[in-house]
Amino acid sequence: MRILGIEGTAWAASAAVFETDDPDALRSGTDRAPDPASDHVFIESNPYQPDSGGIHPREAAEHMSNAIPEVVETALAHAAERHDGDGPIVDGVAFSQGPGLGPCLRIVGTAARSVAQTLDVPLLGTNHMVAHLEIGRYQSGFESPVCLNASGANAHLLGYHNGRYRVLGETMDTGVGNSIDKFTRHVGWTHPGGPKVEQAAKDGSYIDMPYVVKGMDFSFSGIMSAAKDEADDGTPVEDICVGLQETIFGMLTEVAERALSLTGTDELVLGGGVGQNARLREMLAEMCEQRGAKFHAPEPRFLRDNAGMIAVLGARMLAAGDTLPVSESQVNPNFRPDQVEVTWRGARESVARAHTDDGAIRGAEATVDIGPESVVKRRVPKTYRHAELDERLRRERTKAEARLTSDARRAGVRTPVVRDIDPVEGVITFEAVGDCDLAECLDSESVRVVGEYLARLHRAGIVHGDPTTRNVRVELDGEKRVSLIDFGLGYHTQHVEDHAMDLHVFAQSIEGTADDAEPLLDAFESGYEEYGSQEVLDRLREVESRGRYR
Ligand SMILES: C[C@@H](O)[C@H](NC(=O)OP(=O)(O)OC[C@H]1O[C@@H](n2cnc3c(N)ncnc32)[C@H](O)[C@@H]1O)C(=O)O
Ligand SMILES: Nc1ncnc2c1ncn2[C@@H]1O[C@H](COP(=O)(O)OP(=O)(O)OP(=O)(O)O)[C@@H](O)[C@H]1O
Ligand SMILES: [Fe+2]
Repeated sequence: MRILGIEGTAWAASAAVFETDDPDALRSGTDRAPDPASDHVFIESNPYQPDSGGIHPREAAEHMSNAIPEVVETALAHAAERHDGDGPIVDGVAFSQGPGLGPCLRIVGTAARSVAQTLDVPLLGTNHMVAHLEIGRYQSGFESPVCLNASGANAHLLGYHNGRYRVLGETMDTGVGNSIDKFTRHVGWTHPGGPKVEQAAKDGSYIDMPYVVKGMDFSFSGIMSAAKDEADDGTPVEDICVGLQETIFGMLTEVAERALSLTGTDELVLGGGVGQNARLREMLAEMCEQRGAKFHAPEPRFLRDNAGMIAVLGARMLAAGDTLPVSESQVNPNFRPDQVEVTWRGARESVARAHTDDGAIRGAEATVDIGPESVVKRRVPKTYRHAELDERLRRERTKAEARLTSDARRAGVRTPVVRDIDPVEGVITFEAVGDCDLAECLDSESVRVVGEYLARLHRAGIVHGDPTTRNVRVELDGEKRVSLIDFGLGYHTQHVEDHAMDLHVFAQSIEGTADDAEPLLDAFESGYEEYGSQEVLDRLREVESRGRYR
């Protein structure tokens, strides 16, 4: 099978040819795995480089209209050379249907339709973010990894479950690359800023910056204003670059570890242009090594936007018979990865694995020793993080956890009694509660109680900060009493947005791991409704509907 791929969502006009002798190995349900060593990928790209400022959609579209025909012609010439004379020179034409800039996407869509019609071969409409993920899965041979997509316009964690790639966590504002690029524009550097920050950071020293993680979601707006303020105040730009990299990549590595911990998988792949950054790769590799997980980062030409990944995903789709009628081939600038019906993977495959615990548990943040009466939670140093940042986070979170666990009980929420705390070492001793994590014994009644508990917390002005199905303990006998644990990311606030985020984090953890999420989400919201405010539930709807592609 030979596929032509076309990419042009924003800056890279790119065309590629992917060729494999064993197309069936690209879809699940056969006994074979793809063999990248014997497959063939050819990529021809022409990047758009703005003279000043960031990417201008109109200029980018002009670039695409000139460059796309050229790169497609080069790729087709390459396909023709490899062709042995029978049938069309490619078996299908794959293109990025979205997300991306509308004017650019339309040019790519038109080019793809025209080549497919001329050659009389099927059209394959790919989601660009799923392509960023699938290229790492294809190369690594991992079965069902968590994927961290760190690109310009996006930043999210994806995991396959119930037939779709679920968003386990994502940026609450801008994409990671775009955030960095905004800072570099502020200090007068040309686009793209990411590689310049990486270079400058080699000569700087660490400075503290705002660190914002909520469950597996995260935000860059605070850190970006802080970085600009530092620059305006005359802090050496090299130092700001170190602070930015350590903080932003520390956040991404932490949420990736949380996703591994929540799902129970031991496979992580990286995707997206920011993935070319050596410091980010180093942190992710170190985190994975320390928790015994496997890590794969594709080489740079497959990380930044490229048509190779589009062609590989197109081949998977063609192998599964997932072709696109021309009448349905309009582009979609807001195409989210969780909207894709994944036809090339089995319905029963999942990122979620059964946890095997034997007394000592390794959470995302801490190691936990479970005794019959008490539980000792140690926030061990994370060596992937800068030592100063690591110490600050461990100290702050240990204190917050001990305080909020007690505050929550006063608000009418069942939590373990705190027996002892050592903020310097980051150790808390708790009463042992529950027989299993909610993740292992999900039922509507327990989930309803979680809704009620979050409502009680919010009324008391407390946000849990990380309410996932692993941070709820359930007693199996008798009344099935439910307790909330792990308040380390919690804080006091009356802001509706923060309360809604709490609900969003919990809902995401259900969607990412439950077999039948709908009834559970209904029970959760009805539990919240009883004691909570309608305004927060309305805001939750708004949070869920927000596009992230700004
Ligand atoms: C929708 C699509 O158009 C978009 N594509 C995109 O953002 O291009 P991508 O190639 O994945 O990423 C580009 C970003 O990657 C950053 N970047 C490139 N090299 C970098 C480096 N060494 N360190 C940090 N950032 C880097 C650039 O600054 C830029 O913001 C996306 O995937 O979100
Ligand atoms: N008081 C407790 N009683 C019983 N089990 C507990 C208690 N505290 C923690 N555990 C167990 O240890 C696991 C990890 O604890 P915790 O969530 O506090 O650590 P963590 O490192 O912050 O984890 P993560 O960040 O992945 O949620 C819990 O999922 C639970 O199974
Ligand atoms: Fe991209």
